[in-house]
Amino acid sequence: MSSSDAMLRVALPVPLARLFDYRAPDGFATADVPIGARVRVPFGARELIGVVVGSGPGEDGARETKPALAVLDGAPLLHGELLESLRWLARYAHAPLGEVLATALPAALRQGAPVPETDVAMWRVVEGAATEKLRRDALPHRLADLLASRARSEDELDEALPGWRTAARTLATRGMAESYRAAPERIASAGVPGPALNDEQRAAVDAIAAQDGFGAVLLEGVTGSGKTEVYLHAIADCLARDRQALVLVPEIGLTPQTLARFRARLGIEVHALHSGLTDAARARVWAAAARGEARVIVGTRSAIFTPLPDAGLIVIDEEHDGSYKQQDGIRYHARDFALVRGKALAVPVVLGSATPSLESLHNAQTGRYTHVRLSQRAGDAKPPTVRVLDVRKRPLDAGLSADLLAKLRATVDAGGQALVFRNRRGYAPVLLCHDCGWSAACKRCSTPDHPHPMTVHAGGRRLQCHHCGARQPAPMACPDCGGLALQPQGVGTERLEERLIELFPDVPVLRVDRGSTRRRDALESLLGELGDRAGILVGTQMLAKGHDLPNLTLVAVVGIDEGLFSADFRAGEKLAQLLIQVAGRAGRARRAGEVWLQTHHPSHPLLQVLISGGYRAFAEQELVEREAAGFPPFAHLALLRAEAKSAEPPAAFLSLAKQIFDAANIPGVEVHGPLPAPMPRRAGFQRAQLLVSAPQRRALHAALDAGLPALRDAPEGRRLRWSVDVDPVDLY
Ligand SMILES: Nc1ncnc2c1ncn2[C@@H]1O[C@H](COP(=O)(O)OP(=O)(O)OP(=O)(O)O)[C@@H](O)[C@H]1O
Ligand SMILES: [Zn+2]
Repeated sequence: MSSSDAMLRVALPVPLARLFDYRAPDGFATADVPIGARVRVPFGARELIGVVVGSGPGEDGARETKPALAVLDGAPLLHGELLESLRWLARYAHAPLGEVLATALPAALRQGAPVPETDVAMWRVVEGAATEKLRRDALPHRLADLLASRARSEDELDEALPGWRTAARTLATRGMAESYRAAPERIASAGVPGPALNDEQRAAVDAIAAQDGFGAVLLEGVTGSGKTEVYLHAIADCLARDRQALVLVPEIGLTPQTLARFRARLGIEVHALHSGLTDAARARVWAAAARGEARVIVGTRSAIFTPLPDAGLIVIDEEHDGSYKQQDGIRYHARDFALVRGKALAVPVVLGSATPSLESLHNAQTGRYTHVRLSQRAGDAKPPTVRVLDVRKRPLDAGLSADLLAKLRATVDAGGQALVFRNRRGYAPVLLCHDCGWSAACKRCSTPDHPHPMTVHAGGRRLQCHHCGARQPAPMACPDCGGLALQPQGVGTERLEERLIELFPDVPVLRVDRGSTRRRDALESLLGELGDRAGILVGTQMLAKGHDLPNLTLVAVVGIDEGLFSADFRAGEKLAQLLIQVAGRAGRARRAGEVWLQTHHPSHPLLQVLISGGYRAFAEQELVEREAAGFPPFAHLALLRAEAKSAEPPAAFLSLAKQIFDAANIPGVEVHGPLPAPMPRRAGFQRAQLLVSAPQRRALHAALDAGLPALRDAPEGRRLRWSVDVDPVDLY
C-alpha cells in the first residue's frame, strides 16, 4: 500500500463513538505525522483540534476524506502508557475516545496552544554581595537570607515570603540578587527532617517499599495517625530512586500549608495542580511532568491525567473522598483510574484514609490490596471520646441544646477552641409562612409532588437554590396569602454563627463554609487569624478534612438527623465517613478531644455502631448488608440518566434502553427502571434514570457494549440529554 492511501485516524472531541479519517495535510506524508500528535481538522463548518491515534487504510468508506489543516506537534503529545490508559478509560466509561483525550489534556493544549516552555524564573544572591549591611529583619534581609542557602523559584518565594517582589527589586538595584531562568530543580536538597516514625508508620513505609512493580496498598490510619508522614517517606524513597511521584488530594485538602509542608520536607519543587491555576500554569505543570522535570506533582482529581515518564509512586490521600469522581462529561473516578495507571506503569499505588471506601476495604479483605493500619494517633495525641447527646424534648436555641451550650462555654473558658459542625450552609433551609403554610420552593427544581425548598441566605434577605443556583430576594409578604408571618425554619451555618456571636461575645466566632471562603486561601487566613486563641468555629464539611487545629478540643455535631434516613444506598457510608472525619479534628495535639453528636435518634444503629466500634465496625456491618442487597462492591452498576424539558422523552428513551438491554440477554444483568431521578426535576429539566446491574464487571460491560450503539443511533435519543455513568457514586 502506498503511503498516499494511508489515512490519519483522528479522535475528535465530539459525542460520537468513532474515529475520523483525514489525509495528512498538504505537504506532509502520513508517516510524518506522529501518533499522539494533535492536528487541526475541518469538521462540518467548524475546525476542531483532535489527536492522531492511528493510521491505516481509510475506514470512512465512500466518504470523501479531507486533509487535516495543520499538525500541531512535532513529537507525540500523548503516547505510551498514558495514551493506552486513556484508551482503556474510553472503553470502560463507554465514552468516545476523542472526548476522553480532550478531558485528559489541560485546557490550553486541548484548544491547540503550543506545549509551553517549562524553565522557571529563579532568584539567587550575587556572589560576594554584602547582604549583612541590610537592615536586620527587614524584607530584603529576610529574602537575602532565604536565597543564601540556595536559589529559589518565584513560585516558591510566593509561598515562603509574601511581599518578596519589592524586596527582590531592592536587592537587584543594589546588585545583591539577580533573577535568571533555569530548568526546574531536579536534585533534592536536604529537606527539613520530620518526626521519627513510630513502628506502625515504619511498617507502612516498608510495606510500600516492598511492592514489586504494581501493588495497591490500603493505608488505613485513624485521623491524626500520621499518614502524611508515611506518604512523605514513600515519596522521598521514590525520589531517591530518581522517579516521579504523583499525589492526589481532595480539592479542600490542597492548601498552601500542605504544599509548604511537602516542599520543606522533600527539599524539592512540588508542582501543584488545582482549579485555582490559570490555564497557562496548568499546561506548564503538565509539560514539566511530561519532560520529567516535575518530580513531585500534587493535585486534585484531574491531576490523575498527568504524564509520568519516570513514574515511581502514586498516592491517593483520603481515597474515600467523593470529589475524586467526576460527575459530568467523562464520568471517571480518579482513584480507580490511578489503579489502572499504576498497573500499566508498574508502580505502587497507595490509598490512604481513616475511613476507607467500602470498595477499597473489600479489595483489601479479598487480598487484592495490601492492607496496612495505623491504629494510634501519632506523637502524644489521644483519640477523642465520642458520645451521643439525646435532645428529645429538650428546648433548642438555634438548634443547640443547653447541654451543648454549656460545653461550649466550658471549653472557651478553659482557653480552648470548639467546632460546631452543621452540614448546611446558608441561614435556614426553608422559608415558611406561619399563617398559611406556604414555603419558598425553587420554580426550576420543583414538581407538584416534590417541592424543592430554597435555602434562606443573608440573614433572611435572599433565597437561593443549592441545586440549580437560582437566586432571588426573599419576599416581604407571603405570595399566597399576603401575610407577613414569613419565618426561616431550621438552622444553617449562617444562623448558627449569628446566634453564637450573641451568646459568646467574648470570643471570636468564625464561620467556615463555601460562602465564607470563596477565595482559595481564605480558610487559611481565617484560621491563621484565630491562631491558638480561645474561640468557636462554625462550619460545614469544609472543616472536616485535613486541618490541624492543635487547640481544638471540642467538636459538637448538630443537625445530622436528616442524613440518618436517606434512601441512597451510600448515604450511611458517607455519613459515617463524615462523622469520623469531623470527630477526628478534635484533640490532635496534647489536649484530649471530646466529640458530642446531638440527635433526636440516639439509638439509631448507625450512631450506635460508630460509637461502640468505630468506623471499622460500621464498615463490616455495612458490607454484610451490601452483599445481601446486591449492591456495590458486590455488584457493578451503570446508571443511564436522561433529561428533557418535558417528562415524556426521557421516559420513552429509557424504556427503549430497557428493551434493548433486556434483549441483549446477558446472564446476571438486571435492568431497573425507568424511574424518576431522586430529584425528578432540576433547573427546569425533567429527569429519569435506568439502573443496570450485574454481579460481574464483565457482564455489565457486555450489556453496555451490546446496547449502547443502538441507543446512540435511536431517534428517541435526539430530543433529550442523556449519559451513561459506569460505577456511579451518586444515584442522583
Ligand atoms: N511519628 C510521629 N511522631 C510525632 N508526631 C508525628 C509523627 N507522625 C506524625 N506526627 C504529627 O502528627 C500530626 C498528624 O499527622 P498527619 O497530618 O500526617 O496525620 P494524618 O493521618 O494525615 O491526619 P488526618 O488524616 O487526620 O488529616 C502532625 O502534626 C504530624 O506532624
Ligand atoms: Zn433550583
